[in-house]
Amino acid sequence: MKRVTVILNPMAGNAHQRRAIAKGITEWRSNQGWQVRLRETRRAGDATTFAREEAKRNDLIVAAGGDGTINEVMNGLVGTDTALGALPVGTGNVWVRELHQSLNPLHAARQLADGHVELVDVGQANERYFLLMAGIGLDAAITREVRSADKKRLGRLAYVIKSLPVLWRLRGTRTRISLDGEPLKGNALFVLISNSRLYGGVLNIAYRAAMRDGMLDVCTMMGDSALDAPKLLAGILFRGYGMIEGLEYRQAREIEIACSKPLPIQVDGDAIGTTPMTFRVVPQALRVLLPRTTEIN
Ligand SMILES: Nc1ncnc2c1ncn2[C@@H]1O[C@H](COP(=O)(O)OP(=O)(O)OP(=O)(O)O)[C@@H](O)[C@H]1O
Repeated sequence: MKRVTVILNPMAGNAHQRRAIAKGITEWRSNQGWQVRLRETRRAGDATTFAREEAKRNDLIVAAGGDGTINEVMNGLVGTDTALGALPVGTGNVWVRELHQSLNPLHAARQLADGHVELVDVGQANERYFLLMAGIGLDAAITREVRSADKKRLGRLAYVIKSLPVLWRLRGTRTRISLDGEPLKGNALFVLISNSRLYGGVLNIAYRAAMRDGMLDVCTMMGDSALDAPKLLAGILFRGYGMIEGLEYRQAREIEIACSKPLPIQVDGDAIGTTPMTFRVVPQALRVLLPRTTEIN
């Protein structure tokens, strides 16, 4: 690496984390000889614009923020030769956890200095790329309710609190899914389309997902209401896909989803719209900088 731009979301994280990032940048300059530029976002969407501009003259773009900022940065890097790195300054930090990278921004910066670059698949939801996953139904409805001020105040607990009224109102929605042309129908509560394994930083729902297999993993949870949730959750925990009624695990390159009423959709933790939508894998589309000891499957 020679030329690096760090794109920082100043709204994510705290002063302590920002100081750690500043120290990490100083170390990159003095120890690695990297030319490092720092750009701060002013609003949602800036990180994609900045990443697209900076990709032309940089070897590495580092997203300093949460998974939403990482998603915006990778949307500007897909298909370029410029690699994506991440420094955790968010709430969930699922990508950083998936990579077994440190949650301390300074330690994470040191891991990147010593890292290696790999090509990975990304997912695409209509025009928007995603690195981790897309959620349709339950989790997107919860995501829509959680504001960034809630996340700052309560951390991941904000999702738990906001999930209660959403679960109360949850009803299965008649849904038609096409998996590379193969149909799957039912009353969907939640559909997860995943590129990576770790969900929400805690649970391996898509436990067979691999970021270099040219496939997306699709976990469907069908039912009538939240009363079906304990059964489905037990099925996920004990890998009862295909054995528990309503719980299926598939893999596909292209997935089309249409519902009897529009269901909300999130990618990498940000709400992006509603069904119908088409999802596809874009194989080996993004270069990522990983800690030296991290091997991705
Ligand atoms: N300067 C900014 N002002 C307001 N919103 C911003 C700004 N920069 C980025 N954003 C938006 O904030 C969203 C959330 O930020 P980010 O993901 O960095 O933090 P987080 O939500 O705390 O972390 P996580 O996604 O890991 O839970 C991003 O998707 C982005 O669209």
